[in-house]
Amino acid sequence: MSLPNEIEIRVLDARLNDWGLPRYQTALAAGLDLIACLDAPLTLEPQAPAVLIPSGLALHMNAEGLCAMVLPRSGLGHKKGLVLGNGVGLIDADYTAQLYISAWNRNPAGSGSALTVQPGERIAQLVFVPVLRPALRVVEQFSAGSARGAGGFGSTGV
Ligand SMILES: O=c1ccn([C@H]2C[C@H](O)[C@@H](COP(=O)(O)OP(=O)(O)OP(=O)(O)O)O2)c(=O)[nH]1
Repeated sequence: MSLPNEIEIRVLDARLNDWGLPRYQTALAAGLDLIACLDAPLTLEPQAPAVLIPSGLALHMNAEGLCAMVLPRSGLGHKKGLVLGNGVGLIDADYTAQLYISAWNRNPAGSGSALTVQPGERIAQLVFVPVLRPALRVVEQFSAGSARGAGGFGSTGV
């Protein structure tokens, strides 16, 4: 199956029509910004448990070999400390329910760096990514070929 160049989305929260549907911000931007569909400002205390924020959107990739990833926005993550509670969000091609953003304030506990997310704020980004889904074949020994064997976690130096 070839990868689609168009994907169906459903707007589950009509406020997105005013706040702005996800769009590529520049000609070559890879990510589509996701908006916090909140009813009121949400304050995240440093290191407090992550909060699931509705995106107001559902999408249906409906294609083998495709997924989407929810990533932090660089500026928010680096400068303010607003990142994702799940590191990266993986959206499966057959998932059609509302997409959620796990928002987490990574600032040190006790730093006083509480973050407030405003309704309609762009808090994360969505990137479509092609994926391979090879079958797994169980073997006793790996077949000959270039093999690294042991060595990892900084074995070549850090
Ligand atoms: O940041 C995220 C991550 C996931 N999802 C949705 C889409 C995804 O397809 C589904 C399941 O995600 P995943 O497979 O990563 O979660 P899981 O914890 O393994 O749950 P499941 O058993 O439902 O697969 O949840 C989101 O809305 N936002």
